[in-house]
Amino acid sequence: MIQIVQGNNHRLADAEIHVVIDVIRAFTVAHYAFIQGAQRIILAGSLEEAFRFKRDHPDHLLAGEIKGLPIPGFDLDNSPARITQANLAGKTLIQKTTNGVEATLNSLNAKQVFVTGFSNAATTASWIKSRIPSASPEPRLHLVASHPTGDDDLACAEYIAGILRGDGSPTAAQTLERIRGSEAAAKFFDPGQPAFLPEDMEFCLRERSTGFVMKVVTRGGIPVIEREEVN
Ligand SMILES: O=C(O)[C@H](CS(=O)(=O)O)OP(=O)(O)O
Ligand SMILES: [Mg+2]
Repeated sequence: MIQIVQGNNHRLADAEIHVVIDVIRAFTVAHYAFIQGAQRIILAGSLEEAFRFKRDHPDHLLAGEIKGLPIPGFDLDNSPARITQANLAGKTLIQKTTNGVEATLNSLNAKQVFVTGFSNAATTASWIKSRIPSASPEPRLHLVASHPTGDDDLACAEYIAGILRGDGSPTAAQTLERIRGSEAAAKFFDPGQPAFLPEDMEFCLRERSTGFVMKVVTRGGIPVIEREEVN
């Protein structure tokens, strides 16, 4: 059974698989951080926790946003375009964002937890589908669209559901149109809001086949995103 849930502050029934979706922009950023060589991404539930991790590990990089804007004292913001300019080889990031990170921290009660934006959605969906044995009873699977009201993550959740079901509906093109038209996307197309880079949308709207999924595991009580190779 596939169920789509919208929001970042939920309580989900236990499940086999949770996929938490944040297209604009947290898990597009995470995807590009791994492409840039990051080793892992710690998920922080509060600013205090993020700064405490950094104090204990000064070589880690703080990344995230509040209301979409950079956080004073952080090393990186929530821009995928800027992440592609950073050399993150072997680095650990500490991520704190409004929707994606928050939704993931409220979705840890599944046997397997994945995160994705649109850029890695097809890879993630195909990987999950390939690992569900056809003979086994259908697993309970929650797709969490982390933006509480906007259509970007919901469109991507429906796209993933279509791949999992095998009917391919909605298509990638239909999904991209909805993401472009979503509430979260509008500020990136508004010249009156120069803090939001239009290039970010190019990264959020582009599918990249990079041969890995992003899996959330708990290490020493700390939720961490790690890359898992699929090829
Ligand atoms: O910075 C972002 O893209 C968002 C905040 S907003 O919805 O764009 O204001 O945070 P995220 O957790 O990446 O959805
Ligand atoms: Mg978002």
